[in-house]
Amino acid sequence: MRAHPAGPRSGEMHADRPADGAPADLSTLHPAVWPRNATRNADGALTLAGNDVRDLAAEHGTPLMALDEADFRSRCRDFADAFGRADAVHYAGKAFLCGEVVRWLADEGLSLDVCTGGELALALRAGFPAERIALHGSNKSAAELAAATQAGIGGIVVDSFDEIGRLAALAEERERPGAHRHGEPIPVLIRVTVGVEAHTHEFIATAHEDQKFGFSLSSGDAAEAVRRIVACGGLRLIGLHSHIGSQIFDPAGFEVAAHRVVGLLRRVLEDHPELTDTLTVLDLGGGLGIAYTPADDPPAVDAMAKSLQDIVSRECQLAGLVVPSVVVEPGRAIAGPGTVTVYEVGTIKEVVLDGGLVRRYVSVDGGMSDNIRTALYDADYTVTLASRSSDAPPALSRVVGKHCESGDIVVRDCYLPADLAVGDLLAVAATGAYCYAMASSYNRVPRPPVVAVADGRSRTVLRRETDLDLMLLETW
Ligand SMILES: Cc1ncc(COP(=O)(O)O)c(C=O)c1O
Ligand SMILES: N[C@@H](CCCC[NH3+])C(=O)O
Repeated sequence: MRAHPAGPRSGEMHADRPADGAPADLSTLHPAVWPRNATRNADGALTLAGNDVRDLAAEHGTPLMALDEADFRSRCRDFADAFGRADAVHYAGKAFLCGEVVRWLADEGLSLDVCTGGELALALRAGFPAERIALHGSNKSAAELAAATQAGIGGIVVDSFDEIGRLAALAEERERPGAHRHGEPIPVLIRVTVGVEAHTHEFIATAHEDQKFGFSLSSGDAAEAVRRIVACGGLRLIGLHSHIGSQIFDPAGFEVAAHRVVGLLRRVLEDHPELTDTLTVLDLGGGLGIAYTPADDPPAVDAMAKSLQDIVSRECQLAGLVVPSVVVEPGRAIAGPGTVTVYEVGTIKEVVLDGGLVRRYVSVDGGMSDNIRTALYDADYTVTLASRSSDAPPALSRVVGKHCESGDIVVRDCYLPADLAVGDLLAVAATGAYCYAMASSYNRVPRPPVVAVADGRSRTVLRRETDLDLMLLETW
């Protein structure tokens, strides 16, 4: 994910000799990278929604993930305003989900995209309205489909012919007299692979042909999926869906995707004019990128929304179609920027490399178990000394975790003050999306707590995992 490398790639220089590219002031909090309510106080300590990180660390321990509630909610509103309707915005729960966040989303009037039975179960348990939930997934089990259809969710985004078969069987069961939701058709969308090469990391691009998601447009599979769904009386085709990938900055990929999906919509409505009143949703997926470092410059939500809506209107006008309702599924752009991970420095080691060069390894009390993204995608993050100010010169450093793995890197190359010491707190920005959600207990390191911060108060919304939690599955 190093589309925008920040500074030199490796620390191959003396740790105490600042290199070109070191920021002039290490304490600056770039507003695009840090939560909307992050500042420094008179001591130079980082405060998050009015909470000094030293107090957060004292109360909740480290590592901890501080989630700025107002930041999260304000990004929900940005999307709702930009798209003109909150329920057209389906928050992608895979980015980060817990009961509290589900309630915030419900409050804000957003819809919710879940991609497994587990995410669905949490959303329903937390009281999210079923009709505002859509279920994704490339291999939904019969049990997941049954749970979703019984709950009466708003839509199932179909991903394979096997799944159409499973849904047809569920629809047939509904035909039986006395069946739950007797006679109600199951609302479905079709996930279309539009053949766009999104400019992002290979593992998170999802619309090129050679991958597992969706029905290929070019091979005719998407059109065949339409035929099979229409032929099954118990399924109602309500929309077409495309998701081209994640952490995308360039709207051009969405433009091509929208063009191709509208083309399919036109062909489907020509062949099946009876769908005109029901096939009304065009879901363009998620993928809007965020700033992990000051070098990242993602488009603003309102600009992206306008360009998506203009594209769809133009394409529909050209195709002579009524403009469908445009739905989007942002995950990272809502959850990502508002969370900061706070670690305590445990060891600092200077390693002499070939040629006498030195690399400074700063080891923290978490690592790849709470943030796998650096190891998995070569992701870049911004880190700062959070517990105090420092006038020391910048030293090129590498922040690493405590796991038994040399790839356990949190921030590969960064500048930290040369007087950084054991016991200092470091804060890593923009860890709200796909960090906790992809966390593990590797090496039996318990997952950190997630602490909601707002108006000078903090509240645990997910408690820290304990050694005992990690033993609960034992049968001894
Ligand atoms: C179908 C679908 N929708 C939405 C998202 C959310 O993407 P992002 O978090 O990049 O907005 C994803 C993840 O890439 C996805 O697979
Ligand atoms: N997990 C990825 C995003 C993939 C989203 C799911 N399709 C990330 O951390 O960037």
